[in-house]
Amino acid sequence: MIKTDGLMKAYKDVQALNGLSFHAEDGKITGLLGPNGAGKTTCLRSIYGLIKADAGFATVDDINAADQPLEVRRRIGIFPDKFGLQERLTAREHIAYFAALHGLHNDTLKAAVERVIQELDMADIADRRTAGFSQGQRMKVALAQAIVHQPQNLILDEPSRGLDVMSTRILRQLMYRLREQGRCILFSSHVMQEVAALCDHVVIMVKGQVKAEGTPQELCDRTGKASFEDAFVELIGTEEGIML
Ligand SMILES: Nc1ncnc2c1ncn2[C@@H]1O[C@H](COP(=O)(O)OP(=O)(O)OP(=O)(O)O)[C@@H](O)[C@H]1O
Repeated sequence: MIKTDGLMKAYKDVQALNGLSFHAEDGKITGLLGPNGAGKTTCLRSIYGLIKADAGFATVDDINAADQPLEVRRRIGIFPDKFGLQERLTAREHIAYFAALHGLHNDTLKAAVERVIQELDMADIADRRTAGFSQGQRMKVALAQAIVHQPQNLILDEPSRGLDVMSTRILRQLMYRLREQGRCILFSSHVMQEVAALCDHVVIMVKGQVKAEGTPQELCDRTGKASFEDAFVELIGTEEGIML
């Protein structure tokens, strides 16, 4: 469970977060949707403890992210927007490195790495150096690194940006599987179709605040619009900064 309560963050004279409060529950896929510059990345970084909010707080499984960043990181998997891989290391070595960062070692580490290799169906590439990996293979390594410690919460910042259809499908299947396991999945996007298709709960952000939230259907009903895209445009009041 991830919660933000009154998060505020300014970069000099830009107010990126302006009292942001929402919940992302276990067993649900929650989408943070907003136009460019709405504050989505700043919000996710505050939850992960990479950014210190000026006021307000974020909690992960009821643990304050600013007070106990290490404990919070153990409970979160981060799927990065860029898959920075060391080309000389194998996929297995990459995953093992992240497992070690999360405090796993010896047999527990080996078992965790093997489990995630099986889960993501990557046995055929596990012992290859990552130099020359395709985009889909690189994505699997990044996903494996994010979930090797079996975090209760998964955070993804614009996960499907730049991914091809096959990689996007693998990613979605994993998100559904984690939801079935009762985990909390929070991802940011400004791609409406993706959010409407994937999310149980949508938080629409504008200028660092929650403008509206609910299921895609609830947001359509509330605005009297048949399509989620029309509902979104109605709710944020402009089409600027939106990707269809
Ligand atoms: N390091 C920084 N220094 C100065 N301004 C920043 C910094 N990071 C973000 N901002 C500003 O804060 C605001 C929110 O940015 P943020 O990246 O959180 O939004 P976003 O919703 O993730 O945007 P996008 O969809 O374009 O990725 C923007 O106006 C941005 O220019």
